[in-house]
Amino acid sequence: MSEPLLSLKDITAGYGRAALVLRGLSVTVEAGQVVCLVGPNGAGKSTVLRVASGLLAPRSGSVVLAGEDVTGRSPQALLDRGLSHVLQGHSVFREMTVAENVRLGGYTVRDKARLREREEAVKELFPIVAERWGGIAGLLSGGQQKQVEFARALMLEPKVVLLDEPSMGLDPKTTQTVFDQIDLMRRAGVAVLLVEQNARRALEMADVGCVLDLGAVHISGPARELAADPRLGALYLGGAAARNGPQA
Ligand SMILES: Nc1ncnc2c1ncn2[C@@H]1O[C@H](COP(=O)(O)OP(=O)(O)OP(=O)(O)O)[C@@H](O)[C@H]1O
Repeated sequence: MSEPLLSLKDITAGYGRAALVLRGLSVTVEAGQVVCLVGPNGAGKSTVLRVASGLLAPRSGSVVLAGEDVTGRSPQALLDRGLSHVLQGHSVFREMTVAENVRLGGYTVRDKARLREREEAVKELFPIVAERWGGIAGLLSGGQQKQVEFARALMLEPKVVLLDEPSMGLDPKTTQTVFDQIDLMRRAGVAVLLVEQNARRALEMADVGCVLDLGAVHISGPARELAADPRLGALYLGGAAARNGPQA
């Protein structure tokens, strides 16, 4: 087993005075691995990504990125160290061109030749980005915009990419395209931590699956095995009550 590129250990986290959302959550992601977090609405999946990218500081526990303890560091500091977060929903600037959107992801690159090199690399990875390079981003379909977001996220050649519900609002065919792109990131050696509502489909593509419930990883294992695990259905259908069996 290789060293994890991202490791969250015993995380507790929450918002303001409200009850804790994460209670002792641990998850690791290695290079070239897709780890998929699934679980009911409100289980805390997006919160895990927010803690991992520095948007939300944990109350306790640690975040380790490529061997460095980065707990409590800012999102910018984590981005500089190779972690990129693609948020839920659409975050392209609709009035700007595809090229302008993608270049925003490389705004810290000072070396012009390096910037061109990265642009070419992401264009190769996402043909639709190359095809619509000079066009207005807002005229692209939802799935195409998602690929612009991916391209932007890969401009700094991150080691770790966090993807929050990338298939949201996409039809099955476009979802497959987006999942294929995630597979390409994996083949390029990126560590991907993915949150998906589309659980069974995502687990078929991922390497490791983690089911979140009550603020911690409730079940984890090889993703394909998890996809077939009846406990997954039970959790989605009835949460904690279903796990405890039918009530007398
Ligand atoms: N900014 C916030 N302020 C206060 N509470 C929040 C905030 N964001 C999320 N929460 C709460 O934290 C809990 C977990 O939310 P989170 O978005 O992490 O869940 P999720 O598993 O990603 O859900 P979904 O599948 O619906 O996207 C929820 O109870 C939610 O109401």
